[in-house]
Amino acid sequence: MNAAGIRCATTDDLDNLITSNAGAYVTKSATPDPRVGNPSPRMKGLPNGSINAMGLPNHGLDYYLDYVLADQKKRPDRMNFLSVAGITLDDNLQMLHTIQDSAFNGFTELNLSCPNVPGKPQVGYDFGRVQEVLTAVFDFFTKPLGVKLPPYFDMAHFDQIAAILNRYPLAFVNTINSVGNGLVINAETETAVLKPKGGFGGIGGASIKPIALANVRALRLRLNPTIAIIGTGGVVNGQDVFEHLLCGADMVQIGSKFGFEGTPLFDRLNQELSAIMATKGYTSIADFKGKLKTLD
Ligand SMILES: O=C(O)c1[nH]c(=O)[nH]c(=O)c1I
Repeated sequence: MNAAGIRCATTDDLDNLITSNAGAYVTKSATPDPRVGNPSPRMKGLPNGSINAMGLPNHGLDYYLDYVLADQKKRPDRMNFLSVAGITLDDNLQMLHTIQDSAFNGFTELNLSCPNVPGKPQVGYDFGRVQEVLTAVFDFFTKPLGVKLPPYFDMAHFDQIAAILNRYPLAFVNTINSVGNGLVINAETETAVLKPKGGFGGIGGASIKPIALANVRALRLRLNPTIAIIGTGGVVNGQDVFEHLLCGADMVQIGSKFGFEGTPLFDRLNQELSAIMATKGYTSIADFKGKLKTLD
């Protein structure tokens, strides 16, 4: 499926996704009201990925909630995901109350890892805050909900975030979001390529795959088996999908590469993954999911 933010901000984008061979889709992270986001240039393609400082531009929760409600009527058998990224805890709670009180029966993805709202630190890097948010959310929210996490880079942090997440009835954890606040420079003009935030932005694409795989694996080894894992980050071909599944992902999302290739990507990845499975003699994902071997 797509990763939140990529070709999923408008009804046309979403229509494209539901008529594609993607297994599911997620909507652009929403705030209660529409947001313009940061000034352009705010996203750039790179030789092996992308950098973005979009700043959470979106049409507001109602726009996306209306879409998924209409979709679930048309296609009751299909999965869909609604992403929310409130700037404040109150915004998140307000949106989740709206979702809770609505007829929506899909998955809600609570984005705790937007790196590009100036002045707003990523919740996912403040463990106390994560606990505060999830305690408040699960005080009333009973529909299937997961969290979108930033990448962690320290074994103690894997332990700490997993210990927190295991206390809540999460349907899934989506790991990872872009690697926050990278910097891409144009050496010829001696200028940062993005306008917002002095050029700092989230990095996506092939270069972040080792970080994404590590986070999928580390959380799979630590999270309750009742919590599914969506693996996101660095997927450009079927082998990358295979690697995410091997590390324990139950579902895989594609961001940067989907941005460049569009929906034919899903057909290509399915074909490439099927070919790898056939070569290895696997007839189902269960044959290898989470079965990464180590040398010890
Ligand atoms: O700048 C964005 O809109 C953005 N960009 C990202 O790379 N991840 C996010 O979660 C978000 I909300």
